[in-house]
Formats: sequence, structure tokens, C-alpha cells
Amino acid sequence: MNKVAIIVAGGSGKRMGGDLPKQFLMLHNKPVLYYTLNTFLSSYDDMQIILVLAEDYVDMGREIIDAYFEKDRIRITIGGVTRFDSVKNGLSMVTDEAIVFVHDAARCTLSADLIHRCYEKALESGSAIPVIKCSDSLRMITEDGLNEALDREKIMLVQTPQVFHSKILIPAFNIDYKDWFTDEASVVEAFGMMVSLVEGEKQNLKITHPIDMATAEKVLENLIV
Ligand SMILES: Nc1ccn([C@@H]2O[C@H](COP(=O)(O)OP(=O)(O)OP(=O)(O)O)[C@@H](O)[C@H]2O)c(=O)n1
Ligand SMILES: C[C@](O)(CO)[C@H](O)COP(=O)(O)O
Repeated sequence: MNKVAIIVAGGSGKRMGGDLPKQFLMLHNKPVLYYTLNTFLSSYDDMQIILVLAEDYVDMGREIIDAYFEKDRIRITIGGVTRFDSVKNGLSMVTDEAIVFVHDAARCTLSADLIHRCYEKALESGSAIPVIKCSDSLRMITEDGLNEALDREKIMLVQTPQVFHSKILIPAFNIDYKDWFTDEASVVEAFGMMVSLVEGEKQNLKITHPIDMATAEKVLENLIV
């Protein structure tokens, strides 16, 4: 089956702060985006990439591709205002039937094993959403402004890549945007379909705040053998 990864790198990294979006910050002398692209390209020889970039950062993205990768496996498209828009723009370039991986550029420490696990599950069931258990206790703020404990055994933390058969994901993204669409699973569910979960991995952190850069650097030290 064709394999296409839509790597969403069109965000501005407000929570990280600074002038440069986090996907272009350096970890061990290479940009965050390099590690994400490299893991996807190495995971399968026939993996194709659609890289979604904000218009102002297309040149920077091209420079990374030119410096490190074979150009013929990576296409670039422009992102949108929301993550949903960026994924939708990427999906518009998927023309053949495929297993589609949607992945945050900011999750640069995932393993190829996770990509393989998601692919196998999506082939079998149509979708694969990686999740991990929560190691903190959880509280929900209730409508009356108070709070109550949640059973953490019933809560899973959701990661990317979120992987679907193109026959599911493309029509799902034709529905109207809702502000609670924080990932592809929520879009597909709103479209009326269930999603399948697979075991994610703790190392697959989403670089969001400055402290995450130090953690990612440490994780990469163990990944780069
Ligand atoms: N309009 C957007 C918003 C986000 N993303 C991408 O979606 C991924 C997950 O988003 P997040 O971690 O929230 O990144 P930012 O939107 O850049 O961060 P922030 O919310 O702090 O501004 C990132 O790889 C980001 O580049 C995107 O492609 N297009
Ligand atoms: C897609 C995601 O990474 C799954 O955990 C997450 O929902 C992205 O959220 P953000 O608001 O863009 O940080």
C-alpha cells in the first residue's frame, strides 16, 4: 500500500516563544524538522512526504531538504491558520489510495517502530492512534467552578502520527471545522467513525515549551547510536 506522511510544520510556536518557530530550532546542530523527516524517510523506503509549511518559512524548509534529503520523496505545501487547515491542505495533495500518517513536526523523537506499528494497525482496521497512559493524577474542573478526581485508568494521552486509510481521512476532512478539533481522531469521530488505538511511546514528546528542548536533546542522544 502507498504510504504518505503529512508532516505539519506550519505553526508559529507561541508557547515556545522566541522569533523562530520551534520546528527550525537546533538540537545537536540539526533542526527539529530534520529529525522528524529523517525518521519518516528511514522508516520505509517507499514513504512519501508532504511537508506543510507557513508561507514565510518555505525557503527555510527547502534549505533543510536540500541539505539533508533526496528531494524526490518530499513535496511542500502551504499551511493554514489552524492545524486543521494545514492538514486539509496537505491532504489535498494525496491523490492515490494510501495509508496516510499525519504527524506533528514538533514530535521529532518518535521511533521507526512506532511508525511501523501504526502502519500495520491502520492497514488492518483503517486507523491507528498512538496513546500512552498518564502518570499524574487527574482533576476535572466542573461547571460549578469546583473540581473532581478522574479515574486515570480510563484516560489516555494522545500522540501523533495519527494514521488512516485515505478513503476515511479525505472525506472526514470535508466536514466543517469545530474549535475542539485538536487532532485527526476528533475529526474522524465527528464524521461518524470510531478510531483504533495503538500503544504510543513516552519518548514521542511534542516540543511545546522551552524545557521540552532539553528533554528532546537527551532523548536524541539515546536514539542516535
Ligand atoms: N496552523 C498550524 C498550527 C500548527 N501546525 C503544526 O501542528 C503541530 C502541533 O502544533 P503545536 O505544537 O500547537 O505547534 P504550534 O501551533 O506551532 O505551537 P503553539 O500552539 O504554541 O503556537 C506543529 O508541528 C505545528 O507546526 C500547523 O502545521 N499549522
Ligand atoms: C495532535 C496532538 O499532538 C495530539 O496530542 C495535539 O492535539 C496537538 O495539539 P496542539 O494544541 O496543536 O499543541
